[in-house]
Amino acid sequence: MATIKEDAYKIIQSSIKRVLPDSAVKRALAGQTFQGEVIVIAIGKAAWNMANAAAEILGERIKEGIVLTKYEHSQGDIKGFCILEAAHPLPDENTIVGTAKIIEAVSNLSPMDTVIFLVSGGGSALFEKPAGNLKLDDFLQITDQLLKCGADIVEINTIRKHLSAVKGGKFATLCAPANVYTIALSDILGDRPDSIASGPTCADFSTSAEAFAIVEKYGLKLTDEMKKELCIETPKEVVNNTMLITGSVKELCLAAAEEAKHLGYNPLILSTFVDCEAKEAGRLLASMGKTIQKDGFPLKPPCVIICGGETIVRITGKGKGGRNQELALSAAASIVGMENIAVCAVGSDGTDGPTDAAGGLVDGHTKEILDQKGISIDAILAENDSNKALALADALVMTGPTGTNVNDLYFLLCK
Ligand SMILES: Nc1ncnc2c1ncn2[C@@H]1O[C@H](COP(=O)(O)OP(=O)(O)OP(=O)(O)O)[C@@H](O)[C@H]1O
Ligand SMILES: O=C(O)[C@H](O)CO
Repeated sequence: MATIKEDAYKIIQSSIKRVLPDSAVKRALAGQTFQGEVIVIAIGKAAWNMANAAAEILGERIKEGIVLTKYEHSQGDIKGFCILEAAHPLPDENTIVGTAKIIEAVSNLSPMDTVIFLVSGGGSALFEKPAGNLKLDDFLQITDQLLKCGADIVEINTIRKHLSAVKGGKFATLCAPANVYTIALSDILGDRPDSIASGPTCADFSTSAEAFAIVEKYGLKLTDEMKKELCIETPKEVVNNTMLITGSVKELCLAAAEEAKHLGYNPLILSTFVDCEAKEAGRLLASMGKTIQKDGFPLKPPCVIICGGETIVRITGKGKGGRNQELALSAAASIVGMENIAVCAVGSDGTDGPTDAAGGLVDGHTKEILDQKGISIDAILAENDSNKALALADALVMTGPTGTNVNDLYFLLCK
């Protein structure tokens, strides 16, 4: 009989496979007729897979294609495409060079032409032209503050959109007079289009006033030039874009539920909007495990409680980790000594924070293993060093880059 951790791995693998963007992109493009020239631009962590699917459907119809993705996230040549990679989550010089190449490809098009824009999460870091007189260094400085302060992604992207010359609908303006057909894979809770990769082709609903409120809320330090750019409103209307959202964390949770059922677990999807602190989410899942084992609420074992979302982490320490690894580690502390229970948290993109792990998978023995090695979970969490602890307890989930990005999956398995 498979162990509970083996079952957890099957759920991870099967659900991520089911949210690869390939077939959705093919469905979106099949049977479409485009007049004029067709330019395909793909940005984000799922860019390579989305572009490859578009190339299979459109073939020679594509005049020029560009993929701009994270380092090690492309999988080889695609006929007719230039494949570019850059840094994530902080941009680098290749971000700026790649974005300039994309802007050049969509310049001087006619009203008959179409830019097919394939966008996925991670795009905010990967696709950037600083607005006005801002420089890459300004972006490094503000992005670093935003990623550490505990702001959620909608707040982070509100700032980014105001400081960028390609975000918040401004890329659609650069494509004009051509038409833009945006196919988006959503890693935003609730699928708000103007937040997915900071909505380069969408009318932007965030305002300068909101941006300044976020600056104040988190005590962000801005230069005078940044303040000047934040005062300028983003486009509130974009007339040359049509948008289709092809996948989100909901599909990831549904796929996890289906695989769990297939393995004999009764599934319950609790929420696809988890946005609290990672540590809190871990403790909540662990507490549900105790109720299930003690009282059989809300389900009797064998069962799985599934959530999707994007938790937040306030970085106070100097360690290495990610939000999913923090969630799993905090759950490990609460389920110590329990049998037939596991808690898992993984990023569907395969990389959690600046680490090469997708997340963590812990059981009732994880904390005991760490205790024996003299490692305190509380101290590790205070230092944001979850990667080291989970590695020592053999509790890291390693998938490698997956080719998709629809946010994070959390589940509690009780046998
Ligand atoms: N040591 C750490 N421990 C816990 N979390 C961390 C640590 N260092 C960075 N993070 C978190 O990792 C996040 C960035 O990592 P990751 O690339 O997984 O984010 P992402 O949301 O998938 O990115 P995107 O939305 O652009 O696709 C930041 O939100 C940051 O708070
Ligand atoms: O790139 C980004 O902004 C995030 O992944 C949300 O889409």
